[in-house]
Amino acid sequence: MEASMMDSVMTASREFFHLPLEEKKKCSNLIDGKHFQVEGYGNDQVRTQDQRLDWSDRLHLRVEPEGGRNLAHWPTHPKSFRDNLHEYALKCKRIKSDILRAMAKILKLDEDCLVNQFNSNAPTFARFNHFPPCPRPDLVLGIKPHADFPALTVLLMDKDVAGLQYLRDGTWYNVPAACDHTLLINIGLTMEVTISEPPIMTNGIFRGPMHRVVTNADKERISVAMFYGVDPEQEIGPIAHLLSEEQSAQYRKMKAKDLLVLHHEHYAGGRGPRIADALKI
Ligand SMILES: O=C(O)CCC(=O)C(=O)O
Ligand SMILES: [Fe+2]
Repeated sequence: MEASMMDSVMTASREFFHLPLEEKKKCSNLIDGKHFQVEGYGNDQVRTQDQRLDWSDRLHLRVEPEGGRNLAHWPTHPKSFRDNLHEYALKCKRIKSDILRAMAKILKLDEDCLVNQFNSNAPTFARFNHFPPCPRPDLVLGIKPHADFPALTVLLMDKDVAGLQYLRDGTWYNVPAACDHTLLINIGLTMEVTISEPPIMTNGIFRGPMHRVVTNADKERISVAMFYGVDPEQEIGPIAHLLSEEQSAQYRKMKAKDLLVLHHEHYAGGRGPRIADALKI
């Protein structure tokens, strides 16, 4: 993808988050100021009194299927925002398909086997994250530890400010700022459950990794995640031709939408174990 495209998306995002609150609230994720909905501008859904909230503002938009876009939530300021997001989504979709084909190759599956898991109802969400400077970075996280739920994430990160960290063997590792216009690809839990089979799991390939975002006392940070999910009505579980007598299913089957409910319960509650672990047979 051209660096200029990534810069435009970042600039439009920054301009949006710098708008007065009243303007941003026109895209609010709260109906009548109180009922939370998935799309729109705002913060975490507050589910419990003792829930730990993230130090971030976000704008969450359904981008695909195109017919399912809810333009009421799409900013009209800056003026370039909508066109930019449309163009960016087209480019990311191509990248997503290329990655899925490469993954299928590694798994020795048909080239289009993973691409075909995404039917015309498969949702793509764009999440714009804004992490303002935080006076107590020692106390608050920008996003608490989680593994992305959808199958695949294409992440555009701030060029100047780092903050993303990945957990490996009990240690959090920093991801440097994306000064060279790289996109980061994340495997999500849906993909892990969809494609897992014992050799993959034991080798630790294609797991949805745990990550978090730390806050920064001096600088704001912005990131834009494109989340690729499968049709909520689709039953997900290990792909049949990855299984054999020696390689039995490691996860129980479940509709994507039911898995999402479980995931939200885990994530909002700040519970440690990854939801994929809870699904193990
Ligand atoms: O801000 C980042 O770099 C990561 C954001 C993230 O993990 C997410 O939106 O799920
Ligand atoms: Fe994430």
